[in-house]
Amino acid sequence: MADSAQAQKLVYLVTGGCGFLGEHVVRMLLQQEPQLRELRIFDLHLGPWLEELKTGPVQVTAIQGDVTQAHEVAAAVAGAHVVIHTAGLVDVFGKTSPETIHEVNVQGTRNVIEACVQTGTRFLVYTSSMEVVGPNIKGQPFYRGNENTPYEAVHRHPYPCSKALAEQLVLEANGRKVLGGLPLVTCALRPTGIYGEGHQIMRDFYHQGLRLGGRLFRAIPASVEHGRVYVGNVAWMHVLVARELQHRAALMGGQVYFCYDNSPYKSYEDFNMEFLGPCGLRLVGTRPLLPYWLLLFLAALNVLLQWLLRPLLLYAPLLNPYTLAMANTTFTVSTDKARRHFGYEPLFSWEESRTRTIRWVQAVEGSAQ
Ligand SMILES: NC(=O)c1ccc[n+]([C@@H]2O[C@H](COP(=O)([O-])OP(=O)(O)OC[C@H]3O[C@@H](n4cnc5c(N)ncnc54)[C@H](O)[C@@H]3O)[C@@H](O)[C@H]2O)c1
Ligand SMILES: C[C@@H](CO)CCC[C@@H](C)[C@H]1CC[C@H]2[C@@H]3[C@H](O)C=C4C[C@@H](O)CC[C@]4(C)[C@H]3CC[C@]12C
Repeated sequence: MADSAQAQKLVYLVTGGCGFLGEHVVRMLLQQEPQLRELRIFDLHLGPWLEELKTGPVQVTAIQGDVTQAHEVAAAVAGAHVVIHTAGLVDVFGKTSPETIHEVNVQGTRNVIEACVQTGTRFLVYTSSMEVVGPNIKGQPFYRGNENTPYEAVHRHPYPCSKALAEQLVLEANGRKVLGGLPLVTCALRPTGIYGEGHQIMRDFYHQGLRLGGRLFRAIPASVEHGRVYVGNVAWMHVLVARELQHRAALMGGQVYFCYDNSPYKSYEDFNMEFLGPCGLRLVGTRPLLPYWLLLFLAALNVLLQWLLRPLLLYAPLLNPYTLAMANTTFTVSTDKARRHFGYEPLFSWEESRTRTIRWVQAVEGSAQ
């Protein structure tokens, strides 16, 4: 807990603070971090909602910038006590080139680390991903594993490759001397598939269901478990880890933590139905309606179409061989490392996470009419 001498003294920087997760981290910091004096929000695209935050007791500074530009990052980091680096390019649909994904996710992270070292910022939290571990290209299941569960992490897709490289950079930077001579303390959080208010893919599935007359068609066996975590709990874990890193550097520095809560283990589609069902959609079929080989064929066809159409338009459907492999491979975590190391307990129960997400989907529905 904050000692009174330190109350409202700290400057935090959140990169990617206007993204899906970033916005929740920003709002959670303002609600739950009593030591906060200034909150800097660094993003390529600043959201209009930032304006409403500027009237509170904490100084909110919005910085439009690009993590690939080292000088912009250094200027934003200078004077910050803690950096939460959540900016990244999340693309598993082929919207962006592999080079750009690498540039933003890897070089961007390198710039953040170097900025901390050069300007004397000591605490760095990195938003990594479960994909740093898997599912791997062999489609091997990871069943309720923890941070020490052996798993062959082999990637080919640019997104997981970039997250794995960036995470490694962050962990290797732990202990480096920053300006002033003190050591940098870093750690990485690995969320599974995040859901909740603002989740674009959930919105896409919802609209797809509406277009199909209120139905979605089962493509993945119900037995394939896919790890999911509520965005509010991911944000809460970021706030807590950033706070506790300052007190438990020896224990937490250089560590990775899966981001988890009490969301149930279900298939990707069955899990989505927890929210889309109450909003009027129905999942047709108790088993996949198409055989796997046909789905794989359609996924490959989408890749070909994407390539053929590229000169004319961006064709980036949800289904491609990589997303199919992800959805079709069991990958769930079961761990208490974050609880043991820094006292993490989910802030939102499953019931509350579910209710909040349903309300948000209903609001999306309302705004679409
Ligand atoms: N969404 C998930 O299920 C999930 C799961 C695990 C990990 N993650 C990680 O969480 C982080 C946030 O993901 P998200 O789902 O909120 O994605 P998002 O796309 O909603 O947010 C990313 C933010 O980063 C910003 N950004 C992108 N490129 C930038 C650049 N060059 N300079 C500055 N800002 C830039 C974007 O403008 C955006 O606001 C990412 O690092 C992602 O890898 C996401
Ligand atoms: C075959 C389709 C039939 O309905 C289903 C396709 C679903 C896919 C679009 C999603 C299945 C798994 C998702 C990913 C997963 O939840 C974890 C992720 C990690 C994170 O770092 C970024 C997002 C994502 C890659 C997420 C993206 C969407 C899926 C591939």
